[in-house]
Amino acid sequence: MNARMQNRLSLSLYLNYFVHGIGLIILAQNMQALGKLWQTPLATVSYVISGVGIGRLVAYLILGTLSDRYGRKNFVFLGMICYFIFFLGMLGAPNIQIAYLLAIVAGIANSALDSGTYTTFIELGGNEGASNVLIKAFMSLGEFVLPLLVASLENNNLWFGWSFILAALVLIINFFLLLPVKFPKTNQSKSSMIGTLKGVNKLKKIIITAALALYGYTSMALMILFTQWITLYASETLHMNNVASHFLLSLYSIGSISGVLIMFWLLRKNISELTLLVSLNIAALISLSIICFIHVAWLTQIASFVFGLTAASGVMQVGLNTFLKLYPQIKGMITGVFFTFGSLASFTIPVITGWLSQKSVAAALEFDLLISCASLLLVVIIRIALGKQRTLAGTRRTISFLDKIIVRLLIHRFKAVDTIITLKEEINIPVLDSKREEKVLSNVSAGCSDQKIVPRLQEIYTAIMASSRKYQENKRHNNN
Ligand SMILES: O=C(O)C(=O)C[C@]1(C(=O)O)C=C[C@@H](O)C=C1
Repeated sequence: MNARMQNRLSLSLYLNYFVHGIGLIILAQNMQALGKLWQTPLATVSYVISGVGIGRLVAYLILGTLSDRYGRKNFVFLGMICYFIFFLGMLGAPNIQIAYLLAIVAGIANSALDSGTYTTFIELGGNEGASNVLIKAFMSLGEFVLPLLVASLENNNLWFGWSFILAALVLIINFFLLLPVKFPKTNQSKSSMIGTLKGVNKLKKIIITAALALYGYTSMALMILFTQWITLYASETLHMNNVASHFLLSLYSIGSISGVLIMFWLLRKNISELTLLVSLNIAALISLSIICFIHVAWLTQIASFVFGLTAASGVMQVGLNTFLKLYPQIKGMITGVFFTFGSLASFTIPVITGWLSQKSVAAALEFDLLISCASLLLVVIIRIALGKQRTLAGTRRTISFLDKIIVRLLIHRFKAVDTIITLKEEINIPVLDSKREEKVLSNVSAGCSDQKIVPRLQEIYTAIMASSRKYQENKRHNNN
């Protein structure tokens, strides 16, 4: 697949996630208008929203597994068609039952898109990890744009349905853009991936698999719980005013988008994914602790931003990438398993925290600390069980780092040679000093603990000294 086609494919896949970001919150953002349309109270509209969760839960595993057999492209299109039906259908839904069915269709759309897209980015090879993290950025972009659109439609007394129409329109355009584009071969083992997850025995593989599946739950739960309770926590426990309380969520979102971009940049630099996961989970736990235990307004604001920057920076996607590299032959199914656990979180967290909030809102938010600890524990287990993964890119990173140090040391060596040439000129002796060169070579041998590489090091030093002589002779020649 050539680079142009690959870029075109990536762009279309990302565009779908912009629409998906809109789909995630479009019902919640239009609850009042939809309530009027269906002549039902807000609580019933909220009940319709739960249908999306049902759709996801039912569809993920099935669609993921099927996408391994029938190709990713079909499932991306299935996702787009389902979303199209959802957006337009909602505007014409005659009653709450049909609306509920359409919400299930949105859940199916979500599962189909994920099964077809995350897998495709991995199958495109290259910086696959980074691409999957960028999906999160496009979702956040959709979630950022839609509230602005809804508010401006409302302010101008325009029909609320335009935002639904816009999403459907983007899907149609993208459908035709994507139609002629070829997808990479399903479940191929790219050479870059063969070297990725090695040295994992059976028991370790079971432990890592369980930990990664659970991480699908905890990484999702961590974000959902925070976004659900932070505003109430700020007003009830920290006694912030209405605007300041809502602002914490905005800070979290800005943190999230910045976090995704930083993560994308770091992954493209081939930073180890697991080291990143552990560090980000530590930072998320610290910022959450600050919010829970230190009740100072400006610290809470900074901590909310940092929490978005770390917990919502695409760590879930990085977890999935690791999972996919462990099972390169059944990527669709693994995507299904991972997000099924994520969907379970979106179901159970509101129930658990709703119950905890009867005691206090603080108790609900503090439950996120427990989830954060569990998340950290899981990524540490995965990191230890996988061990230090030797990859071509990672090892080259080490070599580049060492080369930087060696070059600096060589600069110092040449500076010392500069002094030597001046001294030699003063007493008028030749550049070449064979005795000294022998001594340097024997020093090299004495200083090297691995006898096998002594001849190689001496070869290098012979070259260094030859070059040092040339340098001195040039200098002498230029001075005269
Ligand atoms: O020690 C010296 O006399 C140098 O000029 C330095 C140096 C070296 O690079 O180590 C270079 C040339 C000589 O033949 C011996 C050693």
